[in-house]
Formats: sequence, C-alpha cells, structure tokens
Amino acid sequence: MSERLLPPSLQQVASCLSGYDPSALPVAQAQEFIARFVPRVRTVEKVALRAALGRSLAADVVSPIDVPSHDNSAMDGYALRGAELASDGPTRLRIAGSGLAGQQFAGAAGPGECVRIMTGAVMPVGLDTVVPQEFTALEGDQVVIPAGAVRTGDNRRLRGEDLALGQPALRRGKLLRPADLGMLASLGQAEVPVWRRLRVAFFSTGDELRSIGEPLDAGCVYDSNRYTLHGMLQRLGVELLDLGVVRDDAHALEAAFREAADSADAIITSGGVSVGEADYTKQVMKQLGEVAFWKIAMRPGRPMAFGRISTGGPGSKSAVLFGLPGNPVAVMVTFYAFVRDALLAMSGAASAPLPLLRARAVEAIRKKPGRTEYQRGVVERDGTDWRVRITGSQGSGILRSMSEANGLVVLHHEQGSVAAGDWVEVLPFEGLV
Ligand SMILES: Nc1nc2c(c(=O)[nH]1)N[C@H]1C(S)=C(S)[C@@H](COP(=O)(O)OP(=O)(O)OC[C@H]3O[C@@H](n4cnc5c(N)ncnc54)[C@H](O)[C@@H]3O)O[C@H]1N2
Ligand code: MOO
Repeated sequence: MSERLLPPSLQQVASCLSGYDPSALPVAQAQEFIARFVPRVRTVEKVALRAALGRSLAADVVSPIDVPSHDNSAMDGYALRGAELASDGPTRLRIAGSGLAGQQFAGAAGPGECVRIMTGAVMPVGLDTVVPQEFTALEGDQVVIPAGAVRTGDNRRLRGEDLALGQPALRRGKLLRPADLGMLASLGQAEVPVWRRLRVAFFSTGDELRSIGEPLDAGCVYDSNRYTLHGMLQRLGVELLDLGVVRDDAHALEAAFREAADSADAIITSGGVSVGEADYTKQVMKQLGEVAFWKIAMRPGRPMAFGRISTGGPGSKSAVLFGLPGNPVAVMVTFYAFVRDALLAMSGAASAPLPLLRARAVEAIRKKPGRTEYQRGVVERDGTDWRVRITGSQGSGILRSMSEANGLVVLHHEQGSVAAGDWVEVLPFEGLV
C-alpha cells in the first residue's frame, strides 16, 4: 500500500529501549516496543453516521450548533419567574397559555402569570423556572404551587449546556461507540471522517491441523485458533482475510506470507515460533523480513515472533507480523496482551488502556516473580466487592479454561504468590472476548 508509512527498523526501536533482552522480555517492554514499531493508517474515509460505529475518528469534530439550541423545559408542568415564588406560603399564578415540545409560547407572560409547558418546549421569554405538574394544584385558571416545591432555575435546560457552538465534541482517534453516534446525530452530522479499516490476514500453521469438515486423522487436532482469532478480530472491527491452514512446508508458507503481505496491513499466524524441528515458519519469516523472535517473561504465551515482512520485488509491500505461539490459550492471551492494542493503534485509535477490576482471590495462586501470568478466572459479586476463582487446570492447551472464564487474572511481573483472600487484578472479558 503506497500510503503505508516507512516505520522505524526493529534495530532502531530496540536501541531506544533500555536493557532490551529478546530471550526474557518483560510484557511491558514488549508492549512498548510494539507501540513504537507499528505504523498507523493514513487514509481518511467519509462514512455515513451509522457505518461509523466501531471506527476511529480521523479528525476532531467541533460542534456547529448549540445543543440544545434553546433554553427548554426538562419537565411537563408550568414555566414561571423564580423571583415570584413566595417563600412563606403557596404561590398562585394565572395560566397565560401553553407551549408544546418544538414550539414556543407565542405570547408574553406578565407579572403573576405562568405558562403551561411540556418537556423539551422552548422556555417562554422572561421565565426561568419550571414546576412539575405533579407538585401543583389547579384552581380555575390558576396554578397553586406549595412553598419550597421548586427553586429559581429548576427544571430548565440551558441552550448549549450539552455542547456549545465551537466546542470540541469528539477528538480525533475516538473509537466511536453508540453514545458517540447519538452525539454526532445531535449535531446533525450525516457523515463522519474515519480512518480506513485495517486489513488483517491470519492463518494457522501446522501439519497436525485439520479444518472442520475434514476427518480427524491419527495424531491430528482441529484448527481452533483460526476461530478464536476470527472472533477476536471481528470484535475489533478490522477487515479480515482468512488464509486457512498452511502446512509446515517452506513453499506453502512463503506463498501464504507473500499473499498476506500483499493485501494486509498486519498478519497474524499461530504456531511454529518455538524450537520444534518442523518449524519452517520461523525460517520463512526471517527470510521475508525483519522479524525478532522473543521469549516473553509471561505465562502462557512465552514464545512469540514480532516484526515486519515484505512481498519483495518492485513496489514491495510490507505488513506487521505477529507470530503467536500455537497453544490455543497462548494465542488468546498474547492477542489481548499485545495484538489488540497494536491493531487499534494502527487503526488510528487513541490509546485507551483496558480497565482492571480488583477482586479477592478465592483460593491461593502460586506465582513466580519475574514474569506476568494470566490465569483464567470467574469473577463474581461478593457483597459490595468482587471475588475471583480460577477455572481449573491452566495448561495453555486447555481452551475450556478460557471458555469457562469471564476474565483473566493478571498477576504482574514483580508479584509473587497470592494467598486466599488477597486482592488481585482481573481483566474482564465483557466487551473484549
Ligand atoms: N523445548 C521447548 N518447547 C516448547 C517451548 C520452549 O520454550 N521450549 N515453548 C512451549 C510453549 S510455551 C508454547 S506456547 C509452544 C509454542 O510452540 P509453537 O508456536 O511452535 O506451536 P506449535 O508447536 O505449532 O503448537 C503448539 C501446540 O498448539 C497446538 N496448535 C497449534 N496450532 C493450533 C491450532 N490452529 N488449533 C489448535 N491447536 C493448535 C499444536 O497442536 C501443539 O499442541 O511450544 C512449547 N514448547
Ligand atoms: O506460550 Mo506457551 O503458552 O506457555 O504454552
């Protein structure tokens, strides 16, 4: 893609990080490395408001109007002058007319008068307060308001109190959510400038993998990583290119990597990044680009490849590469620890770290300081607090532990073992997985 930025080289980025050790890289350092290395998309698209959901805003949106555009009532009731409210007894006001939502009372309310008003209707000139109708009694053409029912300025919404003309409504990089679509609609914006969608190619590697529909030969497993990756990527709102299962064969791998680099901004693979013998993946990755093989101080997800590969030849195109470990839980954990934020940054989204929940560990958890551990857990309400229990066996091939969980217990780099009842941090899956 001609628009792709020429990013810094792996060596340039590595030289900026102190104590960089690819054989025992702390999670935070790998995250920092990736954040510095990945390029951002630069093409802006104008899309219809509804199509902007989940996209990153490419320019600040400044409010072209006051919202609301006039002072209006927040209640169905009677608009009055606060200065006329008696403090020592009921106030009696004559009803001079009425105003409905979207309309303005055409007349004028004189001294001792009020106007029947509906929620959203424009405040009549000179009136500054609304008393809800349920606080009042009607006596002929008079409204009786008990002392203390309202104070001056109550139940009136001011012009521009949501957004004032010229005020920045949304900042560039905002990942647009339903509330943002509503806000843009309240400004009358039919179209929104967003960054183009990131294109992400992904495939699984390994001779032992079978696709759904194929017989499960002896010693084989069904390819599950492509399905979890598909789900996680789809939730990020990127454009997907599923390249299937690629055999442990140098030519097949090279063809898959070239195809991916030709059409995508980022490539995600699973498997073939450890020290196994049939690992042509590492060899082909090295051959096609600038790739670092990391051992990250984390569990699961220790081996990982990261870098950039190119199609080569004239007009060579390149893509960022995440070579995730093959174990199914390790794929998900490395995706959330590294890939998610990197793809969002590449998509033009402003950085927004995920919030962690504090919960009490139901049972003791063994943990070695010097690596980050992600355990699968179920967070439940515990009075006014939260508690978390681990979902059984934590092997990185046990996908069930992920499926049963509703969050990841994050045991930080320096942290040691946890006793039952200790506070731990949990990354909830809701909205994430
Ligand atoms: N001597 C060492 N052995 C291993 C190390 C190590 O440091 N030294 N690291 C272990 C860790 S940790 C992991 S994680 C794995 C990662 O290895 P690879 O990335 O090379 O992955 P594979 O060997 O291809 O597969 C590992 C495992 O996962 C299964 N798998 C792979 N792809 C899929 C898929 N798409 N769907 C379902 N299951 C998949 C595969 O069958 C293997 O069982 O290496 C350890 N070994
Ligand atoms: O990366 Mo591995 O996850 O610990 O099996």
